Amino acid sequence: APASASESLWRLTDLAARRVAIADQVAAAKYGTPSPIDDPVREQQIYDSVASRAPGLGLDPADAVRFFRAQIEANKLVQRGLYARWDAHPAEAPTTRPDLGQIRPVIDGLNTNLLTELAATTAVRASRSCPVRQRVAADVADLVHRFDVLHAQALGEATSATCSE
Ligand SMILES: C=C(O[C@@H]1C=C(C(=O)O)C=C[C@H]1O)C(=O)O
Repeated sequence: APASASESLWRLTDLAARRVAIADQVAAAKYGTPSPIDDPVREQQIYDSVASRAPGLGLDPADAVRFFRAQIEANKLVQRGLYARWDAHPAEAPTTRPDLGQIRPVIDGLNTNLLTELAATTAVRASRSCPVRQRVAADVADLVHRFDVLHAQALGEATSATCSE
């Protein structure tokens, strides 16, 4: 049977939540190193990849890029929030430093799955019920992922560009 609107919107939201959660590892990889939170070159690579794959999935490239802009802003919101937390409370700072080179391929995989689900949700994202469905899905994701306020805010940002009307 085809996935229901709620199922597909849930899958999209859960993927966005996993992308928000992985920002913890990105922040831990960069904190205390010269690598900046913002990497415009890496961001542009993602936007170019998304824009080139969108038409093959029936998506408007500009719409797909707008969605990913929200994912990336959400990721950086988490990184900045964690930096502030770790600066204020050094005891909470990570004690091991993950390798960004191992995290980015995971993000690439999430990006691919997000693009697939973005295409699968085109109808529900254009529906009048989208904002309510999206809010419910984000609230459930906050619970499932045990998000604190910072990560819940980031998921709110990540899902702010989901509904197309
Ligand atoms: C996640 C990273 O940090 C930032 C956020 C990005 C993203 O969400 O994909 C990409 C580049 C950086 O601006 C990273 O450097 O990989």
